[in-house]
Amino acid sequence: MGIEHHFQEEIQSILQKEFEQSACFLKYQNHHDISLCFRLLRQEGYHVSADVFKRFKNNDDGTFGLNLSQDVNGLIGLYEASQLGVEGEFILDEVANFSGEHLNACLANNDSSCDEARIIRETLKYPYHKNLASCKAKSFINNFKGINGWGRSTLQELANMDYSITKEIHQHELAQVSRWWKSLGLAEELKLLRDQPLKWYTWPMAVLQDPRMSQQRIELAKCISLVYVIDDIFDVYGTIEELTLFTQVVNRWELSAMVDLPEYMRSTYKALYNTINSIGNNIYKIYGQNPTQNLRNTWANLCNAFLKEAKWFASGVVPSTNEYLKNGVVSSGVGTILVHMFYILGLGVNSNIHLEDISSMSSSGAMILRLWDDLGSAKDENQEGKDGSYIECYMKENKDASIELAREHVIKLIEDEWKNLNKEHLHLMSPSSRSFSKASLNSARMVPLMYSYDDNQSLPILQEYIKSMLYGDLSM
Ligand SMILES: CC(C)=CCC/C(C)=C/CC/C(C)=C/COP(=O)(O)OP(=O)(O)O
Repeated sequence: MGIEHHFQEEIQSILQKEFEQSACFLKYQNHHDISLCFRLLRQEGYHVSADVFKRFKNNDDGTFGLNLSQDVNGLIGLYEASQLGVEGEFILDEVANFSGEHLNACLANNDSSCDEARIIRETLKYPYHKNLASCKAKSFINNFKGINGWGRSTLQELANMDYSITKEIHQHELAQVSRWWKSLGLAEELKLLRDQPLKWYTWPMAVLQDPRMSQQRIELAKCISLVYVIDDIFDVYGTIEELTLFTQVVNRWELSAMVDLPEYMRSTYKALYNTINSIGNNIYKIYGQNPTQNLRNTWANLCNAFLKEAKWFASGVVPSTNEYLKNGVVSSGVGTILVHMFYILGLGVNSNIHLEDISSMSSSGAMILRLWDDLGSAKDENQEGKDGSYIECYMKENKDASIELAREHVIKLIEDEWKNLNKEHLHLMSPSSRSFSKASLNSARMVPLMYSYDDNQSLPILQEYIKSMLYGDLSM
């Protein structure tokens, strides 16, 4: 419901107690409650064993019971819980297949407009763990019947009030980001650049959900804007010679090096240099350590990866899938942004978590974005025959593969990366790394909103999300 920041201590203390008693989930009697407890504990980073689901299997033939297939609530709980699996937890794969199949069967037998069918469809399409809490709030309230003396209307009133306050905070932040963007003057100077501060700001708005993190959201939005702008310089503007120069200058990180650049690149470089140095200085003021060296390294890596892609594209080279993905993870920009987020959230200073500790989480998040992006561009590519993508590399490497097979393969890769994110989430749950880990999961949850283009090349789900977060209301 988007109000958990008011109840952090209560949530932690309840979950800690549940965790201590969770060995066999003995106090819970039904599938739904056991699954819910499992999901909530794992979501908050408590490593409870998935073996609890083995008890739902028949002893004689090892299948899940038939009576379970009639229990829609239980199936929904199981399906939701199965989303938190990590690699090698075959029991959770079985739970996902079983519950998914039976929920689909219920849909086929149900009147498609009834409440139950709507809830099943929503669960299958948007399970909790892989979606933003802020996207699920409306439907949660709608389906909520009250619990432990909390009526629906009491909670809804609280959620509405909180939502109105948060909406104003977000509007205010967006205004600041837009002012900063305008003050750079890049959109006037480079007419082909994407001019989308609202879209750029939506990333940190979705990822850092605690309303108190205004400054952090604004700084992250600036970094994200710069990834988009530099991506456009590489995709739309530069020749390979110019892009090589730009990459060298970013690697050098000296303002004086700007004179070596073509005129049209100078303002972008200056904006990058000033913005990132200023973020580094702010972090120094707050936490006593200046991470600018590590921040600039990530921009150098990003430009190196953009340049490699530009050279492949310019020379018609289609790299191997491995080579493409290794580079594509960096060129997704996710690693760059997560390093900034790491320091902006105060990690790496007075905490026992280091930059290397987030590399696996960061690379899975990056892979998810890269692959989703390429699922979309594969469609364009088929229409227009341009733009490199993983799909193209895969089809070259696997001569008999159809585009459908390639897309299925990409969807499987994305599922595997989610399992790795889940694993890393369980590793990164010290109190100091909790906000980082949760924000990283949110960034993976945000990706489908950012890349679900319709036939008109618009992003209807993203538009809906922006409308509801910044301009809408929570009421039904
Ligand atoms: C909090 C967090 C981790 C946020 C991630 C923000 C981020 C790095 C977004 C992607 C930026 C990017 C590479 C855009 C490329 O343009 P495009 O997406 O249009 O792709 P294209 O150039 O392949 O068309």
